[in-house]
Amino acid sequence: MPKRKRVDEPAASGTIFSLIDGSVDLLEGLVLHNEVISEEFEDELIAFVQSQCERGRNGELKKPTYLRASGARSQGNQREAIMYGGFFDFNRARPGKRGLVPPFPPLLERLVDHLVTKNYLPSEVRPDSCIINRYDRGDCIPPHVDHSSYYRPISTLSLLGEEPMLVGSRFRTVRSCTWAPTCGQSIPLARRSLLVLGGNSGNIAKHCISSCSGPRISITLRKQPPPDWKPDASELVGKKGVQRTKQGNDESRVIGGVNNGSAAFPQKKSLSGSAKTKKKKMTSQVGRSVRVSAVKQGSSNETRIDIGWKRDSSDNQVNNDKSAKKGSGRVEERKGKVSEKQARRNARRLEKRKQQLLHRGCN
Ligand SMILES: O=C(O)CCC(=O)C(=O)O
Ligand SMILES: [Fe+2]
Repeated sequence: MPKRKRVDEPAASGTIFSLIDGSVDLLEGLVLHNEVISEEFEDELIAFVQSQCERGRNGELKKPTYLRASGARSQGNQREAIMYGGFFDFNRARPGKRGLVPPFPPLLERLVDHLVTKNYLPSEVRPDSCIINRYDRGDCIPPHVDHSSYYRPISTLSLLGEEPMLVGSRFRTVRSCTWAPTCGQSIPLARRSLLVLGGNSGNIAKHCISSCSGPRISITLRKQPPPDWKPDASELVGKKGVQRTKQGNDESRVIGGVNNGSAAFPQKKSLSGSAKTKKKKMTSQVGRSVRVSAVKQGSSNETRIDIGWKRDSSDNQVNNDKSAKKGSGRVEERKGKVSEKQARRNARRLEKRKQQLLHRGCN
């Protein structure tokens, strides 16, 4: 009898996206596959995650395996995370020592087998580490690029709830835990969908999930760097090997030039005496403090255009007050003149700012 030829699964197709920023397609390498697992398998995975989180909350899982965002800088974000296979050191925002977290449980091995056999993931980049994120309503994960030492593609399976993931190069902070892309795209992650981030989408673009509308679970799968991998010298700058942005918007730790917000479990850090005095000073000078924060936001890649407008109007107010004090009889007239001049200056600033933003925006 002739041997039957093995028929390989056809390569999974999925939906692709494109977003040109300058000469770069930020979404090159991104593929979204829907319905990659059955509803029954989803139920099994959800039950597993819920039970593990319960154990984590009860202190039954060893420390780095189960984590929950807490402290002032987590801004109400209570996301829980469980790690298997490889430890991701959130404090240093890079892969940590091997052997600190348990290996994949059989259920996760089964999931990976399924994703590889069905060609959703390439067998040569078979994931051996996993972070499960459990979000409740209001929880988020800020814009970040996953650490460059992990092989690409990385992938995320969504369960329980549907939320959009923002993928792009620039985001504006709308409020705590909520971002809007100024150069990016919102990708709806349906239940049982697998988002694959390879190429530019995994290496250059950042991704984030804004404040969730309800509970959601994600299983992020990655292949770890080789066992002898060591952080690059550039990642060891500073006392603890971590360089932080001064006012760090909660997770923007800058490491070796990579803004890796996977450092998503910021720890409470109380202000020093001088920092407290500085903060007091800044809050009493409303206009100035806003200006400072706008610059810092900009440097961490988040353009706060709305604050720019506020800054201008408060500057205006300060100048008006000054002129009113100086004046001795012609206060109103002078005030009017200054306002006009100031208004023209503000208009010019506004126009300049708009132009800058246009140039920074996606094509
Ligand atoms: O929840 C998600 O879908 C994203 C998780 C993620 O980006 C991460 O763990 O690095
Ligand atoms: Fe990520």
